[in-house]
Amino acid sequence: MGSAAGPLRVLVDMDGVLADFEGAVLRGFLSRFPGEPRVELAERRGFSVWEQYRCLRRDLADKVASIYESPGFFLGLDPIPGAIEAMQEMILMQDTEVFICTSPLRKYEHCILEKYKWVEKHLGPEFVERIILTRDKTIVSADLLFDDKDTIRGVELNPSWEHILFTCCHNKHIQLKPPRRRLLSWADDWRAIVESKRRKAQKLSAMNNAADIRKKLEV
Ligand SMILES: Nc1ccn([C@H]2C[C@H](O)[C@@H](COP(=O)(O)O)O2)c(=O)n1
Ligand SMILES: [Mg+2]
Repeated sequence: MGSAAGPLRVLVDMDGVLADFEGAVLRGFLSRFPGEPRVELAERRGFSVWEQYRCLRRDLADKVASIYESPGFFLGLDPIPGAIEAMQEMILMQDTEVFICTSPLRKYEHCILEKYKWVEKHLGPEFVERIILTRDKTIVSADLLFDDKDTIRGVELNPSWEHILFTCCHNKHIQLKPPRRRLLSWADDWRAIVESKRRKAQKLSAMNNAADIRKKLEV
């Protein structure tokens, strides 16, 4: 939307927002390494599951990575409750553009293809057209980004989107400084966030138009 009035553009992250990455990592770890210490979801802290397992015991980092780097891992993720319904509703909203914005693993062999297949399986081909794969979300232009990563950094220091932190086991303890906002789950009021952003963008656009007119009249 930006300064010119137009559709509201919403980016929705995949892992931790649409697809249950964390639940599948823990289940996979338990079944492949039953005797090893593990991090329960209630004990997860920080975005990187690799880092937390490494702190638990150095060699566990590679073991946990072997779970999410395995073929079939990303395709087998369960949808986060309410995510599919929310996306189907959001894409039908007037003056709203919805995209899935997700970062592939550095070891991308299975991850990329399986992310596409997951979207086709759970959301259908219409959403496959709307996948944005990037390691840097800051350069993608939009009004809103729903994402479970607490800090999103990249080459653009002032991304155009407002980051709405989607609550996940690894971020629920983080106290956000105002004006940052959270979405607790898809049962929370995501529609109110979308509509409040739309009103703000419309107001900004009207103010910019008025300033343009004033400038023209001054000349
Ligand atoms: N807690 C997490 C969640 C995701 N990842 C990995 C898995 C994906 O390749 C990538 C997804 O990032 P996103 O687009 O959801 O920001 O990061 C992880 O390591 N730990
Ligand atoms: Mg995520």
